Amino acid sequence: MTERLKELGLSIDKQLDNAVFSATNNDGMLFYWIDHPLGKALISAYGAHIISYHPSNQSEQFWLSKASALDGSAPIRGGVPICWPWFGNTRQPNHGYARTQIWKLASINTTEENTEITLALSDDMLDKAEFKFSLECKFTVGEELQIDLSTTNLDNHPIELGAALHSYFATHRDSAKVSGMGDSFLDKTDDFAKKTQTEFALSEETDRLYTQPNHHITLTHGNGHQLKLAHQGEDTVVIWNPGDTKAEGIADIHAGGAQEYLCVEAVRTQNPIQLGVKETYTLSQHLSVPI
Ligand SMILES: O=P(O)(O)OC[C@H]1O[C@@H](O)[C@H](O)[C@@H](O)[C@@H]1O
Repeated sequence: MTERLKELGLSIDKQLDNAVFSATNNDGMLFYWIDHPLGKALISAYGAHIISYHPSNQSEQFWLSKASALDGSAPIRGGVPICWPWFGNTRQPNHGYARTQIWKLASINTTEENTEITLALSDDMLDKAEFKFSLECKFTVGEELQIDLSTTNLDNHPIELGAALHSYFATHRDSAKVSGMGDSFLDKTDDFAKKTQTEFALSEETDRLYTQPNHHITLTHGNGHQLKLAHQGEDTVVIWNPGDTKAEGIADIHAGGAQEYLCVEAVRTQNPIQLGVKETYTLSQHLSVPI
């Protein structure tokens, strides 16, 4: 692990509990390193953004661009960006503002099975929020990984929002296969034309909103190993990779980087979340890596 911290220019500041350490880089950005016997993870306070996870003795599950900003000047390219309170570019900034805020540590709890670490964002941490809210992201790190993003409406009127866990999974893109998304999708590369396809391999630009997703999805790598995903609270699964030509124009994807990942995103966007006063909504993604 310490290799990974070194690569990213991080040094450990403090031990926070049995398995959790805080670390900073030269730009003063804060990270949480989870060193549980069953699983390892690295989470940035900027965006509550997990950038690394692997079960012990298994390989890294997330892709992180070598050209990604890690200084708070732009969203991190890789890991799991949190898109909130909207998904996509229906408003600006693209994918909302939660991924460019510094979240605060809310709680940590380590047991023999896992470490739960929760980061929080609230309206009083922003310059100007449209409504009063509490937003928490709980990461449960062990042999498996669970990410739970929970929004509570603290305002005195109903609110409406969207959200996504925009995960970048490390894989050899051109030999990866994804199954279980349902067969109906809107093709963003073709003006959101409605199309049907059950399973596919990837080589060129792919930007698809699967509108009737199964809650269980399998990413099969070229070597036959699998990553199992389970979603809750989503109404769409987005499969995204810019393809090589478009990636050349994306400054924070390193050369050849687009071939090393595939985004499989748990998204709530078709039917915005309607939250009554004091109500809570949770969007979740769960990863397991069968041996
Ligand atoms: O560059 P960003 O803002 O992180 O967005 C990346 C991609 O995110 C995906 O979810 C969208 O479907 C793509 O259209 C978009 O390009």
